[in-house]
Amino acid sequence: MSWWDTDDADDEPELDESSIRVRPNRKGNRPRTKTRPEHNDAETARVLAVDRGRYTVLLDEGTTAERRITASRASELRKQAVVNGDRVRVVGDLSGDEGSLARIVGIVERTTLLRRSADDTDEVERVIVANADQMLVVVAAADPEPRERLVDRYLIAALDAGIRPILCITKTDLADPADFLSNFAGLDLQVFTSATDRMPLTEITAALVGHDTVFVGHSGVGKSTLVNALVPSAQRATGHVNAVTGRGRHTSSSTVSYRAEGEGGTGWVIDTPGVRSFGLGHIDPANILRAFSDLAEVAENCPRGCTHLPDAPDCAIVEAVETGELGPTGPARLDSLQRLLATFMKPTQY
Ligand SMILES: Nc1nc2c(ncn2[C@@H]2O[C@H](COP(=O)(O)OP(=O)(O)OP(=O)(O)O)[C@@H](O)[C@H]2O)c(=O)[nH]1
Ligand SMILES: [Zn+2]
Repeated sequence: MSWWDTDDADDEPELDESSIRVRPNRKGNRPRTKTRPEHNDAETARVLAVDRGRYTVLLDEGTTAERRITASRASELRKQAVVNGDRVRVVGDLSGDEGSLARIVGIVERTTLLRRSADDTDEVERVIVANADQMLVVVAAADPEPRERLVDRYLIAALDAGIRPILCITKTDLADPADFLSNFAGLDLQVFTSATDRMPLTEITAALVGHDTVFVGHSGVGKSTLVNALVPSAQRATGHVNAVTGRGRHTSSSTVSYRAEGEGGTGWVIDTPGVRSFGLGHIDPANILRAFSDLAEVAENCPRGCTHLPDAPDCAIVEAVETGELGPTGPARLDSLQRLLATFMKPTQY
């Protein structure tokens, strides 16, 4: 359990992914495909949903032969987790006919892997979603109150995984998000604002087209409402609040992929109920700096082991901001970087 997340602990067992545990991969995010030669005839499919050992996968995506089939996982994959967004190699009955069952024999090399550890010091991590290239962080302007450190943690997890973060502030009919948003002014972050009767669906859909976007957010922020508006067929359950505790409850407990249709094409929405906490045990702070390419360049002149935090001696970034070398947005950029680094390095202070 995470140190800051005690009130959410009761929801943890509902996570479909909770049974999936993999060892940290020292070589980075890219496990290799392990398709055996005898599976030359295997076809590649996209994993849309995972439910107790049964995988819904999409074959021949985007063609007239496109179909959803059910598959199990071959024992040769051993403990390797197959997660939503994975591209897998499937063999066997690929007809998709009623009662048919195909077999997953390999996982195609992943481009990104969104992981979390159970808490900040835990070496064991959970794989959440594979191959997402964007993360839409959904946060409410009020009810529940937005917490910038929570958003920081989402951003860190995204940047570490090489996933582009996007922010959507919901419930702007209840509060003005300007103050909250000022925390992120120095980030190169696309921001949408949404209210019940003013949801920017065309704009968000345009950002989704051509991408695999994982949606994350704390319970009750209106994420399901947003997913349903973007993908009417999704029918995510909404608005369930536990009468006893008064807290939001997860009504749908597993990660599911939906196709959003826009003018210029389609995009995948990967909705993740329950992914509200990212323990950051596996994060490499160098990846956070790398996401600020302008600052990363300057940091090459930092002393070895520089933390780039306000108390770091002779930090080249701090100096460059002071001399104005990084331009008018320099201070905000540095502030954002330092916030993320501090959230990562000194989590117990928040
Ligand atoms: N005022 C206001 N309420 C909203 C807005 N969007 C959603 N809500 C309400 O907020 C509540 C929670 O919305 P959900 O979509 O269920 O939230 P969620 O983030 O999916 O929460 P879980 O299903 O618990 O994960 C519901 O009662 C919605 O009607 C909004 O823009 N403004
Ligand atoms: Zn530095």
